[in-house]
Amino acid sequence: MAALSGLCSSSPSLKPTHDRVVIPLFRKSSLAFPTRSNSCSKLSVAGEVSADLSKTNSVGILKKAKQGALEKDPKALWRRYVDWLYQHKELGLYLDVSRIGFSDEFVAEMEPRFQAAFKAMEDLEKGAIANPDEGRMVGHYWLRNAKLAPKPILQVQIEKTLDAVCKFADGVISGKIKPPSSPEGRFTQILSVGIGGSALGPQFVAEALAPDNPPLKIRFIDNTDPGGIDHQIAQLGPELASTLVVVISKSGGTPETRNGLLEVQKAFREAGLDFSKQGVAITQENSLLDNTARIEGWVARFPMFDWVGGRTSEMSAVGLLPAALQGIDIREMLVGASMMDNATRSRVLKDNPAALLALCWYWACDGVGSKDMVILPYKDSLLLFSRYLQQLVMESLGKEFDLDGNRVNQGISVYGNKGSTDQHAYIQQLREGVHNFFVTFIEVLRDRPPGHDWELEPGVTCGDYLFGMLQGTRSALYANDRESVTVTVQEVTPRSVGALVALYERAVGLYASLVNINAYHQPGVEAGKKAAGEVLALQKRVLAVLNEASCKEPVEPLTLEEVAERCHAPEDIEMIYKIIEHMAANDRALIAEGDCGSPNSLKVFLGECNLDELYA
Ligand SMILES: O=P(O)(O)OC[C@H]1O[C@H](O)[C@H](O)[C@@H](O)[C@@H]1O
Repeated sequence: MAALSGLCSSSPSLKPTHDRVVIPLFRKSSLAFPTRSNSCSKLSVAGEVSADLSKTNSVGILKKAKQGALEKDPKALWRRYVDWLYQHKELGLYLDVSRIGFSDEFVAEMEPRFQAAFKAMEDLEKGAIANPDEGRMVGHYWLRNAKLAPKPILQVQIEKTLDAVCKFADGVISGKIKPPSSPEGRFTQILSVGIGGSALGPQFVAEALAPDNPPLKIRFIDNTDPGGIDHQIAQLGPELASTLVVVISKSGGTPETRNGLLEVQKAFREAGLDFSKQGVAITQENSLLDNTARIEGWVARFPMFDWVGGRTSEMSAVGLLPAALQGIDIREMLVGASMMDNATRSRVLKDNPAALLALCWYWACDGVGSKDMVILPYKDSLLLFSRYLQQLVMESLGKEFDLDGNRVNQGISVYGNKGSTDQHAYIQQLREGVHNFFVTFIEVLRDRPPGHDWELEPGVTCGDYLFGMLQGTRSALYANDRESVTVTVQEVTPRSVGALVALYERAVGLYASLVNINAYHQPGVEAGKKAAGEVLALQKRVLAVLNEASCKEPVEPLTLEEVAERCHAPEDIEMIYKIIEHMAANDRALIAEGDCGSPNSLKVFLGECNLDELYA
């Protein structure tokens, strides 16, 4: 006789740079622009593109248009670069789409679709029910310019919340709002509990913008992994007494977040601390979380609005409160986002960076997600941008049906970490292996704050290497017909991060219109949640059946088939096996005879009989 868990486990010199002359990059107005016909000539298939793109799936057309090789002539490529370079002067942001091979004909064919997408976006911003399945408005753009909100009450809610966030963060940082029993006499740590859209934005922004010595350091519990939760709590140690726990959940009922909260509350109890004096909730009014926080009298509650989706909530209290508590200038984030919003409202494709991105995605992915989007920021602090975009893009675009109910199985896969690190990991495959992706390089021009740089070899700094790696990889990929987009910002600042978030939010919205899908719901996520609930319900039945057999005299060990039968779930025998395997690995008083490598040989019973449960 052996516990199943046992059977299953086998195995230079400093050189200040502040006196450099700053040369503005590529001012479009100061350059004479060549015509586009030359630069795209190899791609053009004039006359062959005839179908009505606004009504048909254009993959066939795209295939024809893409038959030509990418432009390789350096002069023509330079003209293409200059011709298509987008610059946002005030933000210091550039978008280079020259290494995506779309033709002028393709752009012309897409124009009506873009005009329709711009119109849909305008309607959305005016308060249309842009998320028809859920009957919801989509209002994340109002968060950075409350005057755009379609109703005065919404404007008031946005402004009030922003003021409340700033006031609360100031109060915490200044020590006016403090924990009851911390030796420091102020909050020193934030423990953010949330998942998906209630974690990814705050995580990305913390990594990108938190100062080296923030007033409060942040940690995240973004899963229902007991090991991960224990690790975060253990790392806090005695500082739990000075930890502000920010529980974030739009719905207020997400199981992983609820579990995280219960685990943290248990840690507080065990440390003799009063959780309510250190807990903050960000959630929709009257959600389970909101009611819990209100009844238990938590330190503060901030609203999440019905018309803001989780994955576009970075500029709501969800993203702003954690950022403000770390000393990040959230008003600057909002300014950056708002400036980008203004730019991406343009109905002129070439002047609209979000539309240009959507155009590139459509071209590169044949409008059906045939290629993956690899995000490569060459800046450590932007490491989490790809993870953030993964949800934004994939949860928004990954849809089974279009708005007319046709099965389309849309989406674009997103992955990536950072350069040049990834050059030593998977760029080999990108350069030479399966050609199933396009790259987005994120370039940050400023390497270090002024006056801190030095040349580690004559004429070359550490940052020059990073720059060289980016440019080299971009060229090497293109030489092998791998397309790329490059987004360039001057520095990673609250303003540029706000702008990047807004750029991608809009690009996703426009692209969704191009492929005629609802970007603002996530029906597929429910299937997994429902199935998880069913597994847990089955586990309870398995336990009841085993308990009954284990209360017999003598104890009656059961085969998996017998357990499944008594659970009235013969079709779930595999899941029952997995449940037993998991419980046995976790000291759940479950004993198995036989070899778990041959499930049919197993006989299972509980180490103790629970009579209370038996007669309950
Ligand atoms: O904020 P919450 O309601 O807890 O939701 C957290 C996340 O849960 C989900 O499963 C959704 O697919 C995400 O879009 C959401 O961001």
